[in-house]
Amino acid sequence: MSTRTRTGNEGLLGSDDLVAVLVEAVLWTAWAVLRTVVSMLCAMVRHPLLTILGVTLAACWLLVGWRGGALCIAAVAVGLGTWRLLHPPSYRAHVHVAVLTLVRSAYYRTRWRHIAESVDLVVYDRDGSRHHRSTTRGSSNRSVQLVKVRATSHGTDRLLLRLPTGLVPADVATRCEAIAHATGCLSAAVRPDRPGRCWLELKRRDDLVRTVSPVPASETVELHAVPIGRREDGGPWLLKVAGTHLLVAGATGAGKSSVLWSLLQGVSRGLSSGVVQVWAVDPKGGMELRPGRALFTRYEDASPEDMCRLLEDLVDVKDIRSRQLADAGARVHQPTPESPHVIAVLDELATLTAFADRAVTRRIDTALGMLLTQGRACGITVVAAVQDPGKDIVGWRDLFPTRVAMRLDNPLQVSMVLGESARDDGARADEISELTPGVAYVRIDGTREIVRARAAYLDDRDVAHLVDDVSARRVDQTAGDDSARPVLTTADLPATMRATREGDQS
Ligand SMILES: Nc1ncnc2c1ncn2[C@@H]1O[C@H](COP(=O)(O)OP(=O)(O)OP(=O)(O)O)[C@@H](O)[C@H]1O
Repeated sequence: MSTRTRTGNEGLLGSDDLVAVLVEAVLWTAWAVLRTVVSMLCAMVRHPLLTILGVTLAACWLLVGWRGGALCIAAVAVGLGTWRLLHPPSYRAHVHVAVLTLVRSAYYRTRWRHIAESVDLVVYDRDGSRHHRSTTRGSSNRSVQLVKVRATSHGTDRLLLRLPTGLVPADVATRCEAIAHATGCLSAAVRPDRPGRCWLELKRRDDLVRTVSPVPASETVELHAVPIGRREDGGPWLLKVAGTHLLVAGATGAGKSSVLWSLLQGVSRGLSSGVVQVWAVDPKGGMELRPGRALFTRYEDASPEDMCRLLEDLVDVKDIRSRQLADAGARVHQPTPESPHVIAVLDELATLTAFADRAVTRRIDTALGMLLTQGRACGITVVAAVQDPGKDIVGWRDLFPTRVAMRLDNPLQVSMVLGESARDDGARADEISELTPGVAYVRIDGTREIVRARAAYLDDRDVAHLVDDVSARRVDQTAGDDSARPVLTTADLPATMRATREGDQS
């Protein structure tokens, strides 16, 4: 008679019945073989290139012997070397990443279970004991499991994790720092996937430590996606300009001006054709924007009164446009040289009202409020830089749909700029190094996803070149085509309106 009793979790292997033990052993072996075959087939489908290479090599070896194999290896090496020389991007995307994925996959798969347990990504029993594969086979789904590993060419490994009941992506996010240390990575962040799963992104290398060169101006200006730098994932940082207002927040020296100059570079063809105009205000006395004065249709950096007038003139443009849109039954402004898209650049928003007297401050508040609440549909975008996103601009902050968080002083400021959960979603703008000006966190348009990016840097020579280029193209175009000249200039339209407004006020 058996001296042992079986529990539900022990399975047949815990039994004293020899036949049952043998049956279960055979079943488990068959199951393991099946799983191995299926995962090999999946790997072959996922990496067709490596599969073809492997099969060709094996065939040569079998058919021609070791000389055939060696010849095949040499041919493959020469082929890959040539590919790498002739077209590095496609080589990186198809070969380098595939090999990296295989290597990293093996590394993470052997270490993941230990890491998950060490950083406590485990669901506990009510009595406090852990559930995971090593305690009982029946509860194997209670620790966070590694589903898939993807290496990338930009130094980030992506791990798809399956969460056991009781854990949510936020739990993994709280362990990110520990996971980064355990895997020897610079940092880790969690990205959403479908319910029950999440992506863990482990950064092994930071491509944004190097300064990003100015993005060459493209012939057509796409105001919904102006390239201004490079994203951490290697893609271009595209900024939406039409139909939004942009707030760029960053401590002094964070590189806010590189976002502004890169934006100007990105719309430069629009500036020369007259489809885009920039009205600029530099409350810091012209220190930042004056070198680009020739780019701007309107520019003020002297007195608060002048800057206020510029904003009020823009409100007048808005009023005219909204009447025109209403008459035409249209809801959104379409930029043309006759009615260009206007970008109002305000460097250091808080300083704008800091030195103005009460009456002017009130007028600035009113004008800015009108532009921010009604300007978007009329083809007006306000782009404002600010050092402190705190109380000085609290009334305006929420009126900027697009916000960029550069290096900030504390986590509270990160929440002020990108929203409550932004820091948990990976926006660690308060941890950006002073050695990497231009680095920023920004939300991907229309999603909750946050990306890290670096604005391109235009030095004084680049700025001078930009100004010369736009001026030269403007001259060429106005010489050849009168309709290309911007119609909405300082000289005519706003002056008459100012007179009307002053009459109204008196
Ligand atoms: N994108 C960038 N890449 C590399 N270096 C940059 C970048 N942006 C700025 N820098 C460097 O950092 C310095 C400070 O940048 P910048 O003047 O743009 O900061 P800021 O945020 O505008 O500061 P402030 O609010 O004090 O004007 C620049 O002089 C430049 O040398």
